[in-house]
Amino acid sequence: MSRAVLSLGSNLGDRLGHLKSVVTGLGEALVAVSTVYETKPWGVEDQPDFLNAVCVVDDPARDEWAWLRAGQSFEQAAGRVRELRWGPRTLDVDVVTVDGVRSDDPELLLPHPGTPERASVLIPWLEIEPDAVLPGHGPIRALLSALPEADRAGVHPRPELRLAAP
Ligand SMILES: Nc1ncnc2c1ncn2[C@@H]1O[C@H](COP(=O)(O)OP(=O)(O)OP(=O)(O)O)[C@@H](O)[C@H]1O
Ligand SMILES: Nc1nc2c(c(=O)[nH]1)N=C(CO)CN2
Repeated sequence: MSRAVLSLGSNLGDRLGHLKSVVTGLGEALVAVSTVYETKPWGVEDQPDFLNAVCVVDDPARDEWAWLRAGQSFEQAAGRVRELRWGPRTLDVDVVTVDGVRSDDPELLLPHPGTPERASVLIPWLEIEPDAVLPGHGPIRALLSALPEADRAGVHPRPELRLAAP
């Protein structure tokens, strides 16, 4: 079994449509998807707000590299052009965790190293897996509590933006 957590982000073009393309493309592998959140940009702050969501996926046939490739193919289909690090993009799919796998390969760092600092990942993930633990870092609930209030305040649920049928 290979159960992964994927984070999705978009701040260019049809933001909701780009996130939907992932949820649709995951098909049977999709176990859970969070609400869509509108989030203030971190990293490079002078760029449009993001839509972010987190998915839990499960597919016994896919290992961590297959999840990375799947994410990259969704990004390419959304016309993503690689430019500035942490800059605007039509679609970003990060592999947050895959089971308990740890990897220090720069092509696939697991768990994704940005996760503990990103309220835009932790808040949607906590919504669908309240007891989740980030391997090597502990419960995500505690990671979120440790973030500055200003970071959490930049993440707004947008339940009217639906990714999956209720
Ligand atoms: N866990 C991971 N998920 C997705 N990509 C990863 C992961 N670990 C390493 N990478 C590598 O990161 C590169 C893509 O980086 P990208 O341009 O998406 O970075 P970014 O989104 O600007 O920054 P960040 O990765 O901090 O969110 C790819 O070459 C990919 O192989
Ligand atoms: N709020 C938010 N900010 C970001 C995001 C993102 O998905 N959400 N992705 C980035 C690209 O790495 C840079 N900044």
